[in-house]
Amino acid sequence: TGSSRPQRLLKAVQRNAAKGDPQSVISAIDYFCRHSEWAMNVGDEKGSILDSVVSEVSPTTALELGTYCGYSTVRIARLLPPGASLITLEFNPDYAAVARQVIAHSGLQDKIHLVEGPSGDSIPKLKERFGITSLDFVFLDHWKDRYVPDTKLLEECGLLRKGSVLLADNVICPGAPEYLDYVRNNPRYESRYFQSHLEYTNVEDGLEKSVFLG
Ligand SMILES: O=C(NCCc1nnc(-c2ccc3[nH]cnc3c2)[nH]1)c1cc(-c2ccc(F)cc2)cc(O)c1O
Ligand SMILES: [Mg+2]
Repeated sequence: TGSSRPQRLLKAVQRNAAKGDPQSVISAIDYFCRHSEWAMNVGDEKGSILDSVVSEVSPTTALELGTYCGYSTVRIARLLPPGASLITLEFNPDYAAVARQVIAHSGLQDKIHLVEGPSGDSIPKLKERFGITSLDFVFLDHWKDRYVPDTKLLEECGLLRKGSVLLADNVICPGAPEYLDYVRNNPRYESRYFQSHLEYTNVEDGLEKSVFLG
């Protein structure tokens, strides 16, 4: 059997990116996805919006739902302040195996905790496992039908505090209509839509930023 797309993406990183240089890892993945094979990373256009929100929040504790190959994991971790950390949840063991190597190549592994398993199982264990009281920033980029149940779970587990920022990818394509409905019609959230495009295409997509009001 041949290699998978994530494995070919990893090879492109190992060949073209400088070890210990997160920006070159990001550029190598974007180049691969534009010129070789499309892959479902947040990409450079939406990635710039992600960067600006992460920089604005400057989170001490951040959570990512859906690691995939680790592209947005590296994008977020490279902007974290000293001593801050990013927890990223991945369900698919093949994706997780590739992501660990992409993260290692970037040199940011000390800032990142990759947890394998279903988000519904991992979220309730985050407090005890990582000694956190609340999350400053959450990036939702996993299965789109998990956005609402996992947001409710974060609330129920007391992981959100006044001012916690949620940023959700793909709210237009593939789409997360129930999530948009949930955060836009909920008095406990202040939401804003950032229009952009589906990674590496000119198809409309965007990010929804929602601040939890407590
Ligand atoms: O499905 C996506 N992303 C999700 C992958 C994932 N990777 N990991 C998970 C996971 C699922 C449960 C989990 N529970 C705990 N961790 C989990 C992780 N899900 C996705 C799809 C597209 C896309 C657009 C247009 C197309 F024509 C085809 C595809 C674009 C994107 O930006 C995406 O993010
Ligand atoms: Mg996405």
